[in-house]
Amino acid sequence: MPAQFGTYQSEIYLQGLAGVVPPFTTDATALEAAARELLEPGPFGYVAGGAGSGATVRANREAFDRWRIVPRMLADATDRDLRTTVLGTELAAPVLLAPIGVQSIVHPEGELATASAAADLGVPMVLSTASSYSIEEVAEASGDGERWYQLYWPNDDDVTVSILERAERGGYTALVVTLDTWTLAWRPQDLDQSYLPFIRGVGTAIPFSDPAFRALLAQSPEEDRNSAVLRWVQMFTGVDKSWDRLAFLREHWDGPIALKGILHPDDARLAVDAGMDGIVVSNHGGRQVDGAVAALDALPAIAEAVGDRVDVLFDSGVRTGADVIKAISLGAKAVLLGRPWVYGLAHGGKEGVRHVLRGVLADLDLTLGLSGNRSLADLGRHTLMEITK
Ligand SMILES: Cc1cc2nc3c(=O)[nH]c(=O)nc-3n(C[C@H](O)[C@H](O)[C@H](O)COP(=O)(O)O)c2cc1C
Ligand SMILES: O=C(O)C(=O)c1ccccc1
Repeated sequence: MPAQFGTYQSEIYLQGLAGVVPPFTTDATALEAAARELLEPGPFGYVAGGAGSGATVRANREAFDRWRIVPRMLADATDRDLRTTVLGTELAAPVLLAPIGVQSIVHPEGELATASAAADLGVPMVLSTASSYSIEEVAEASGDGERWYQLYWPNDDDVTVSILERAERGGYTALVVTLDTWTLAWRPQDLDQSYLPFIRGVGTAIPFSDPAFRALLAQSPEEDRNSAVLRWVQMFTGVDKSWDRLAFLREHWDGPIALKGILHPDDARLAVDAGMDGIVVSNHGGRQVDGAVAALDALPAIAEAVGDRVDVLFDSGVRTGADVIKAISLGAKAVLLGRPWVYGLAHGGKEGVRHVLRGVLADLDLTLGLSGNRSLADLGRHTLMEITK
């Protein structure tokens, strides 16, 4: 029996009978607006903001709005199966949590709360290299939950190997290598507040726990916080990397590897040539190249270019069940959700993350059925109409 994600809707209505409304809004836009009220301007701007003029943040949403689902009737979609397998991981639904760094800037429990919520719901989390808690602490909070690891590729091979070994030992099964953030973009909302999470509120935002990293420091991060922060930023800045260096990661990581931040079909082909197992079509939620193509607009040509030679994942702008359906219809096997559950975390820690995830999954399940589809295999270009005017 496939998971019944739609039960969250019934639960909410049943509580409504008793006069109780949901603890947080079920609308992604309203949740962001509420987070603006709740959070300090620094952390809120950091999470919500994008690069430059915000053109790509907007383009991500506009791209979703240009595609419309064309529902089919009397299609016997009462029982639905949302399962898929991505990078060797069996998913009950095609949804994962995108890697999000420094989660303690919105809630003290940060990644621990997120990991616990994700594990409860059987949704994999992708832990960021910039996590506020260590690889080991998050593994413990995740329990037997499925977890992947996102690598910001260090400029030091010993540190890279140390991180990869810790992630493997910690039960993280797939590696996501983010390529689009080898330096932070021009982000006016952060610049205007001089807000950088690993500078403001340091001590919690990044633990600097890696032994190989600590070995590079003249003084420990506890003794000299500023030098540790600077060294850490240097460690992840600059491109001394090239496509052939991916062989190094392959050598030191046993599981599947996906490259995150792919927007050009030729880069997708290079990922295939480099022997990668997956790609994440993403513009980092519009946070890196202002004016970059919307991730959804880049998706069809990339999916076409690689076929089934690698698993194609997608993120940037996914807010609703319908958005998930659109991304799958245009060639993604699964999507990563970013900001919405971060706002959930801000509002209610683990419960807030659970609420957002259950909402998206219920919405996805209901929208799939109401548009006359029983499984992800039913979806394709034929599911959608493009509005070109
Ligand atoms: C606050 C914040 C922190 C992020 N940190 C990381 C990170 O550490 N590593 C990474 O690969 N992507 C990071 N991202 C990008 C997300 O993984 C994802 O690509 C993006 O949020 C998707 O867009 P969406 O927020 O519109 O869903 C971050 C995004 C946000 C909003
Ligand atoms: O802010 C981001 O988008 C991001 O990827 C990041 C990078 C370093 C530390 C924290 C988050």
